[in-house]
Amino acid sequence: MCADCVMFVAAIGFNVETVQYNNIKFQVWDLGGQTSIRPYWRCYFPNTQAIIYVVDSSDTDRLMVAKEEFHAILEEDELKGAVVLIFANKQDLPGALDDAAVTESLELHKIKNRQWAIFKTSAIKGEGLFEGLDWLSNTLKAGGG
Ligand SMILES: Nc1nc2c(ncn2[C@@H]2O[C@H](COP(=O)(O)OP(=O)(O)OP(=O)(O)O)[C@@H](O)[C@H]2O)c(=O)[nH]1
Repeated sequence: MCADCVMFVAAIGFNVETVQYNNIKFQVWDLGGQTSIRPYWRCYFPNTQAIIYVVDSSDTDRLMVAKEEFHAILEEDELKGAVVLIFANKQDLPGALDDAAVTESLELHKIKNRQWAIFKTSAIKGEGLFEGLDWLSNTLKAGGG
């Protein structure tokens, strides 16, 4: 780990939780999305089997930024083998883009050589989350990631 990462992880770090689902024990890091902490995402790239990318489907302006950041991390060598689950979140809000529109906005069709899926979710209502985690656990069990 580089010196900056050692300092960041020791001083601030991101929240980590262990979640057991479908006989798989997930160790999940919640990497905050603020601009100032995005450079530290890379501290968590090694040994990552899956990325869960959560976007606010109602915030069309920030979806542009989300697209850029998303494709930048997919370029990372250390994340080459990781499968990707996208949550098009905040579906409960008026004007939220559906999964097809978020797929367009994030240009998901550009993803190559990687298993990925997108699900509409509302974290607040608890909708769509298990469908996404089912896909993820099945994909990992089948050898993805
Ligand atoms: N309406 C609605 N609000 C949501 C949903 N999911 C999260 N929120 C709200 O969005 C705000 C941000 O949620 P966070 O969970 O802090 O988002 P985050 O992406 O972890 O934030 P950072 O880590 O700072 O990037 C909070 O006020 C949440 O209650 C959802 O599905 N629907």
